[in-house]
Amino acid sequence: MQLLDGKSLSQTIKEELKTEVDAIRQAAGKIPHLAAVLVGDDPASQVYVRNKVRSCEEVGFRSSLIRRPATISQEELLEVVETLNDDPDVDGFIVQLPLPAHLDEDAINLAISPQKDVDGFTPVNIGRMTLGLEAYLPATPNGIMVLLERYGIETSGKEVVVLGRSNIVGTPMTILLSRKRQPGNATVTLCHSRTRDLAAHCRRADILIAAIGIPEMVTADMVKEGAVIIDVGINRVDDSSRKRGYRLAGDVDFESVKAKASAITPVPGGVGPMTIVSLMMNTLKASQAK
Ligand SMILES: NC(=O)C1=CN([C@@H]2O[C@H](COP(=O)(O)OP(=O)(O)OC[C@H]3O[C@@H](n4cnc5c(N)ncnc54)[C@H](OP(=O)(O)O)[C@@H]3O)[C@@H](O)[C@H]2O)C=CC1
Ligand SMILES: Nc1nc(=O)c2c([nH]1)NC[C@@H]1CN(c3ccc(C(=O)N[C@@H](CCC(=O)O)C(=O)O)cc3)C=[N+]21
Repeated sequence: MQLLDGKSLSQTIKEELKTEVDAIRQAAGKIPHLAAVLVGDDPASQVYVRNKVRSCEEVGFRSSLIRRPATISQEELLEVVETLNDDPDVDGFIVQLPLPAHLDEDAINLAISPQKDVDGFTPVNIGRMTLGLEAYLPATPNGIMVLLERYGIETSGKEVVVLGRSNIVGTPMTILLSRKRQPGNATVTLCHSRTRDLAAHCRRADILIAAIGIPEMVTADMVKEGAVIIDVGINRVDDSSRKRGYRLAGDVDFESVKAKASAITPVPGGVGPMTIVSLMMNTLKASQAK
């Protein structure tokens, strides 16, 4: 069994990015600048945003964290987005999700300029990706594509089963994997909460990608011998033996599944760090686009 070490791969890619940024700086070019908008104080969102900002510093990007209280109005948040759209110093920005319930996520997303949409969530970028045009690709699915490619995992002609159909993970994952290029060319099945006999679909998968949000739902009996397992889930599970009071669990029961898998991502240290690196690759691209 091969451990697909997203953490170590992300370090390698960050070093590559740093070399590029150093070269840009020496040529007196423009240093990439990522801004992140964080609304409220959801603890998990704070961790992710902090990781993003720290990673930016590691590679020599500029980063800005824009914090607003959970009570911010829709109009005020739209103003923050407009200001970032218009700020020539900012190459790209993200609005961390989920937003508090009184805010309209779709309306906020639609207000983000596609040229600065380094999350790849806006209709223009999703449409361009679907048509196979240059686009800012969504960070998590693209991070998984990079992970598969760098580990030399063939996707062409493979049966891939994706669990979960969210706009930010499952759905774009199926589009990237089925594109007529490498990596891609897979035969993809998308499963969700209305899928009948999920386990039967999973057992057919050469590559199984779980993005559901239910801790350790994928068990060994659902996995084909020799399958590649990509675990996107990041779930906090109560654990009184930890000083934080919880541990992180994926959507895959790692301990039982690893015995059957030919390769598997851990949680933490798998897809999460690749998501961040992918966001940074988009930000570098945005800074070079002008
Ligand atoms: N590592 C990373 O970088 C990232 C990790 N995540 C993590 O990935 C997980 C998924 O997040 P996200 O994509 O936002 O998902 P959402 O919570 O938006 O959606 C969950 C999906 O899973 C489906 N689902 C729920 N229950 C079942 C079930 N019992 N059987 C089959 N399908 C089911 C839902 O189906 P339906 O559509 O029918 O409701 C839905 O499509 C979470 O743990 C999240 O924390 C998310 C983003 C990035
Ligand atoms: N606009 C927006 N863009 C996103 O890309 C986005 C978002 N909103 N909302 C939430 C999800 C989730 N997400 C993660 C990023 C990094 C880790 C990550 O770094 N995980 C570490 C561990 C983190 C920890 O210790 O909690 C790891 O897996 O090793 C996890 C999850 C990005 N998302």
